Amino acid sequence: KEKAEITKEQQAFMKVIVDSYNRHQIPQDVTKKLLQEQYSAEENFILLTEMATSQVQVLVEFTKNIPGFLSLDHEDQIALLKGSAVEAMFLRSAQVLSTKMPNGHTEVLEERIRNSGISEEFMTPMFNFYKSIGKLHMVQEEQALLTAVTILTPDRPFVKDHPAVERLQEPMLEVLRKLCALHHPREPQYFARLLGRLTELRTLNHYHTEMLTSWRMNDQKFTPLLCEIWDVQ
Ligand SMILES: O=C(Nc1ccccc1F)[C@H](C1CCCCC1)n1c(-c2ccc(Cl)cc2)nc2cc(F)c(F)cc21
Repeated sequence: KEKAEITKEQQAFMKVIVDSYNRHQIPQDVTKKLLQEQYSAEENFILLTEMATSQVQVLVEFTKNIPGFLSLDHEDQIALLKGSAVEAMFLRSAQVLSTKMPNGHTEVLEERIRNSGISEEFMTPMFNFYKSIGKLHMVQEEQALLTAVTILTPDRPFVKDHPAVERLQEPMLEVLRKLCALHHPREPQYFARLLGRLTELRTLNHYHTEMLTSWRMNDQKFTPLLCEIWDVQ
């Protein structure tokens, strides 16, 4: 019994992460803009670089509030952020698309994204991921913790002190496991399915540089921060 209960300190721990997650989220203005009209490939690319740049900035703020993160080796902190920023963006995009919207809005949004300038070949893997996230009907706490678990992935490139990152990720996974049992009592495999999405997320990582360089326009411009994070230019 006690195994399933979320303890007082786990509640406090979770509250820090969920509050920080909610505070550091891009307002849904990207959906408002996309629902307004179909932009050109150039305009969409600029919107993407703006969204992605500000999302990295909020991701850094969110990560700084993860208990213990700032006591990690500084180079490992950078390696974790660099290694997870693209995944965090796709995870955030998936969560945005799976947000309950008025009738027909999600379909319009999907259409706008399909015609945004992304090469056809990336649509399927990207929307498959978005659909699989949508089907999970994650509650906010699960979204926040899943993002934190993604950031604290020990086996990112250039991370030196794996065990230190594992020590931070483990309590997150434990709270996430209990949350899943609490919010999805009739789906004992829910937690496992949730973690399985992180594997799918990594495959999107492979595509992301090509997705950007093959955007239906020539000479794409990136912000310095995105050049850092996106391995482009
Ligand atoms: O803004 C974006 N994502 C995003 C980034 C940071 C925080 C929040 C975000 F939603 C882009 C837009 C940009 C403008 C053109 C259309 C796609 N975006 C993607 C996306 C992201 C990256 C690549 Cl390489 C290809 C598509 N998938 C989306 C799904 C959605 F439901 C959504 F609302 C926007 C989405």
